[in-house]
Amino acid sequence: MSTSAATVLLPAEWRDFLALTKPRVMTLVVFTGLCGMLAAPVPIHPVLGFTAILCIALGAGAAGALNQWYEADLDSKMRRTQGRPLPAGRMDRQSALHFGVGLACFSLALMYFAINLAATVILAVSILFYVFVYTIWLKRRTPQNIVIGGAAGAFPPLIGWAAATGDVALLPALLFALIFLWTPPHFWALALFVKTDYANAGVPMLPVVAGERNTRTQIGLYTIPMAAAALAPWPLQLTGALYGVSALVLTGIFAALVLQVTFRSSAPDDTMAPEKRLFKYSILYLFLMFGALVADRWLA
Ligand code: HEM
Ligand SMILES: CC(C)=CCC/C(C)=C/CC/C(C)=C/COP(=O)(O)OP(=O)(O)O
Repeated sequence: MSTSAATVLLPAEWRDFLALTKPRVMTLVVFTGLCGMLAAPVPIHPVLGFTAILCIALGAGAAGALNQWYEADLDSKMRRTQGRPLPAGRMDRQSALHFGVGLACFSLALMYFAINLAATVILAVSILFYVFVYTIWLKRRTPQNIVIGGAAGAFPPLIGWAAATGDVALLPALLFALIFLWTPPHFWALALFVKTDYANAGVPMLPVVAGERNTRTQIGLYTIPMAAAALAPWPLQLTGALYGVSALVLTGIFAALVLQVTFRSSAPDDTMAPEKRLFKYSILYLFLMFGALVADRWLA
């Protein structure tokens, strides 16, 4: 449900619980899980498929809630996050904790009893990774937080694939690598234009700690292996030409936007238009890449 639809349809308290799940970010997480499932060679019964996707959505939502439970103090220091239920004082931390733990347990139990052990284990790893490795351990300590912790968001295609097949394979492993290597350009493009927010909150994001120049270089460097992971499935004969050509075009556009960000220096009053463009396109890019993967599997 979109935020505006939720505003109209849900009572205020429910809306706050929904906000704890970070619904907008999680749409892409769930979409990549769905596409991982639909790209698998083994068809899954629609009811089981729907259940598996529901489990990914609930598990990801639980992880988002536990992230907000832990970092209400940080969220209260950043303009972008001040309006969330905990920093705005509309919900107490205990409720967020109970909601997050309850939802995580429910999603894992449902995945285990309705689907299989492999999908349950990977879902558990991604929730634990986001909460403990990213949020609690790394986020406040190192600018490499999103490189390592970002792996949490790369698991959903593996979960979807494992739900259908009970196993993992090279193609979903490459999809994992694609999201894993996409996360630094995705996030650091944004961090370049919300740098002061992170600095005020004392979060050691790369532009704050290592400077803008270094961040621009890192965005360029991560894009090289990301492109390799994006393009590899076609030559490896894991997908057909529909995916291969789409990946070439979409990744070409990504690389062009990255080049604009990498080889530029901004003045203090800069509008950061290329960085904003790259951030927005990074989201569209993953939607289209995973859409192309499914189209290749089902239409070609
Ligand atoms: C540690 C890794 C990541 C970090 C730190 C990060 C951070 C962010 C931030 C701060 C925003 C902007 C504001 C917001 O809506 O909260 C954002 C937006 C977004 N991110 Fe990421 N992200 C990460 C990984 C991912 C992953 C793995 C996905 C999905 C596969 C994703 C999907 C999105 C989407 C769809 C939006 C747009 C949300 C909207 O329209 O409001 N992100 N990300
Ligand atoms: C299946 C499963 C459990 C998936 C987990 C999905 C996942 C880890 C997504 C990462 C995306 C995300 C919201 C990062 C922002 O974290 P942040 O805390 O830095 O952002 P904030 O500043 O907006 O709170």
